[in-house]
Amino acid sequence: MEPVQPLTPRVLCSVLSVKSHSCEVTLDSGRALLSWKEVRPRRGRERSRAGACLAQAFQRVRGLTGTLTHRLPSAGHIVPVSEIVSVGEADVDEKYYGMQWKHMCKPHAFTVHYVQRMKKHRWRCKAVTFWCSDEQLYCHWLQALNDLLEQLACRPKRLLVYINPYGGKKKGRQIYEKKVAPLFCLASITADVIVTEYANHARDNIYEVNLDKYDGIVCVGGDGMFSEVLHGLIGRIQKDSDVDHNNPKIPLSRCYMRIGIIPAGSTDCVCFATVGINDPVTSALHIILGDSQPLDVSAVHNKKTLLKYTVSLLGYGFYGDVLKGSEKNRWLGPARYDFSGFKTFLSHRYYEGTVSFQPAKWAVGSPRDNVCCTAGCYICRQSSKQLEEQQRAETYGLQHNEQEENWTTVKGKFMSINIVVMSCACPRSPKGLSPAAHLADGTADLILVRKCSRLNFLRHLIRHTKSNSDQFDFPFVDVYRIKTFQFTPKHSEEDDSESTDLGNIGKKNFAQICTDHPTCGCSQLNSVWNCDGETLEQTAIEMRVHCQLIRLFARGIEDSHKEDDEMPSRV
Ligand SMILES: Nc1ncnc2c1ncn2[C@@H]1O[C@H](COP(=O)(O)OP(=O)(O)OP(=O)(O)O)[C@@H](O)[C@H]1O
Ligand SMILES: CCCCCCCCCCCCC/C=C/[C@@H](O)[C@H](CO)NC(C)=O
Ligand SMILES: [Ca+2]
Repeated sequence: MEPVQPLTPRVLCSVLSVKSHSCEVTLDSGRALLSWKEVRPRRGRERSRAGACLAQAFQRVRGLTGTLTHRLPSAGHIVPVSEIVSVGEADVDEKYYGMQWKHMCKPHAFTVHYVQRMKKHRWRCKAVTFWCSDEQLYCHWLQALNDLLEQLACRPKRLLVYINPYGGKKKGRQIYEKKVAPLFCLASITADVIVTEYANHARDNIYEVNLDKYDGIVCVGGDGMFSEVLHGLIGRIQKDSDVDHNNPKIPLSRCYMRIGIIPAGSTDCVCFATVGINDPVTSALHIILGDSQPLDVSAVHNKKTLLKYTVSLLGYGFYGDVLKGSEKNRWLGPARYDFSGFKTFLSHRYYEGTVSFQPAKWAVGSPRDNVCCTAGCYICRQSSKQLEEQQRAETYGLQHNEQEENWTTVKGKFMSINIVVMSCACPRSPKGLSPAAHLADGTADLILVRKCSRLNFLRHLIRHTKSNSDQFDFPFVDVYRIKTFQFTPKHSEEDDSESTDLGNIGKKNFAQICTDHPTCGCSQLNSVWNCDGETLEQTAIEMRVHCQLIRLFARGIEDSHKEDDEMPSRV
């Protein structure tokens, strides 16, 4: 083996072996890049015979996550240090190294585990083992790599993990133990794990635990489980900082502790829309690398009482009814939404009410500009900056306080009213309910689908479950980028309870036959709100977006240029 060549004090370069190949391996500390490239690649028979023999022996040497699978193209590899999961001493099995290394004493080897991008935003943990005969050189490499990893302050070391054993296909516990825990262990992350015993266990627990002990909270489950953790964390932070969250106008305290989502639910919309895929290993790797994605949160109030926070869908009409119907069929697992979706579609109900909202005037983008939110999103950065400036100007009296101004009101009959803080992309709707909505711009998109024929509604629905057509391009659909929203149903809750008191109508909100629409059998005056997969008791609500209130272990959707089966990081 050649000795270390100190090109500059910040670049380490040696010829090390990878499988049977001699490689020039470079660690550029300044640019934080590790690269390796085969030197003098052999050709033809010579390569294949010798290579096959050595490769076989090397493949028996096990890394921490299994047999070594890394291919060695002559083009070489480059891995940012920030995407290295861990570096450790490789297990050198004397029985197998003898053949390749017979001309020298016991070899030394270290394995680098790193992130490799696959297609459709999926990440995998790959391993490559570097061999050398010189112990000092080996120690030097190990030390240099680990020193660089130590400097990555954003990486979590201690996590609090909540597992919902009943979410989705009820595989949360298995997913965590088999796919996630081994990766956390590889990355030297310690985790305190709580398997929830009842709904809201995680939420309540977050109010009690000493959060200072942790660098983040992880939830294993679906959107409902995430919502629990979200409520626990936001609630706890407001309590600790003495903020009255029941006041709909008060600015909330931001939560800097990140939340990680290991998808194990039915829709997994929050995970999908912030990572690009609902894959537990990919999410675990984003947590390990210490990614951080700010996220807008909307607070939903009724008469000065906080009802819920929402980060994905606040939906009335179609999605409210889908949720309500699906709850009766929880036993169907994720298929409950399709079943209920189909039934809800057949019932073809619409609901009357008044929608009021304030447009987000500072926002840089618009819901129909086709500019999707991506990792490091420019629109999110610009919009949040402009919002901050506007708020500062209002605070110092330089600008008129807009809180009570510029309301737009729409009164009518709606098939569906959807307010989304993010795109709401999920496997069932790959681009989401509003494909150009942004994760952290301080706005929500309001989608109003007015009363229309069954066929037209079907066309709209089909478009939003397909990835390449504009679901807003209908005369009965309007979409707005907003900051606040209010809804008053035509038949208010008070009216309903009066009717109920009269004793002649029956259940609240299911009062009389719809006079406008007698043939549809529509017997429901009000729908319910679907708030991130939970139904709300009240129909009269107000909502306000809080810009970047929380942070996730995610980075937004990366631009994917290649759709290969595997996308190795080649030089
Ligand atoms: N141990 C438990 N027993 C019963 N319910 C629980 C338990 N732990 C959590 N929950 C509740 O289960 C509900 C649903 O869970 P989760 O979101 O994980 O799955 P899902 O509803 O199938 O998926 P999605 O929300 O993505 O559609 C959540 O609202 C959560 O509060
Ligand atoms: C004609 C049949 C139409 C079937 C429609 C099926 C459902 C499509 C799912 C798209 C929903 C995206 C928004 C996500 C909302 C989540 O917050 C919530 C909780 O997980 N999920 C649902 C389905 O309400
Ligand atoms: Ca937003």
